[in-house]
Amino acid sequence: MTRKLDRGRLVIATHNAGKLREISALLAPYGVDCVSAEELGLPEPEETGTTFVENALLKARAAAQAAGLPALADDSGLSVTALGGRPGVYTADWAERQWFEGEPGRDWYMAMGKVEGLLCQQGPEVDRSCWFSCTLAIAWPEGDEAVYEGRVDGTFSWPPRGTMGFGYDPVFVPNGRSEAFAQIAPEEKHAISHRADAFRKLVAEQFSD
Ligand SMILES: O=c1nc[nH]c2c1ncn2[C@H]1C[C@H](O)[C@@H](COP(=O)(O)OP(=O)(O)OP(=O)(O)O)O1
Ligand SMILES: [Mg+2]
Repeated sequence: MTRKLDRGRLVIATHNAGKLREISALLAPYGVDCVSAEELGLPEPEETGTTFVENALLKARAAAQAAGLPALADDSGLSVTALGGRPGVYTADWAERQWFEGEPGRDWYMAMGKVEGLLCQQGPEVDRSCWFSCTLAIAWPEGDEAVYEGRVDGTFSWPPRGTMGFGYDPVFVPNGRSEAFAQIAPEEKHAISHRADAFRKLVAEQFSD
């Protein structure tokens, strides 16, 4: 049987501020005492896996071992049908690390432009369907593990729109909506996103009595 979280401390094993904000909001109703990998000064492990599950587990395990606490990690990405599912697990890598005013960061506009450029090469009638995937992994220091997967389907839209969210949110229009994720308020994104889908499964298993 899958081990369950108690309401004690949980490390949120991400170095992405946008994800941390979303995960904290999604966990807020469950009385979990969250502490981020950043706050604990945990190193960012190299994501050597070739699947979302492998990378989510690798990040959760590294944090659980280093902190001696249960840890929750998120590995996610955008897959584009016409690009054979790329960038997928390499979504963050496509936004090569750049330095802005002395701070390391990622250039999301460059990455979104790269996807758009590849789609344009296929002509104006190109299939713009895509999906976001999110895998959440919990690892306990004693070795127990749990994994939950979520997905949301949509369209890769150009030009980028909106200022909310993070990463590729300005180019992702979820099916059934006309706005990009970056134009949709956080509470609404939390009702439909890939992360919310994975969270529903996590909550059903972890926080059911
Ligand atoms: O809701 C989302 N809205 C927009 N973009 C998103 C979303 N969810 C994932 N994404 C993109 C950006 C993220 O950087 C990449 C996943 O890469 P991924 O390695 O899982 O995350 P990361 O390196 O940014 O943070 P960390 O590994 O420390 O959790 O896919
Ligand atoms: Mg990463």
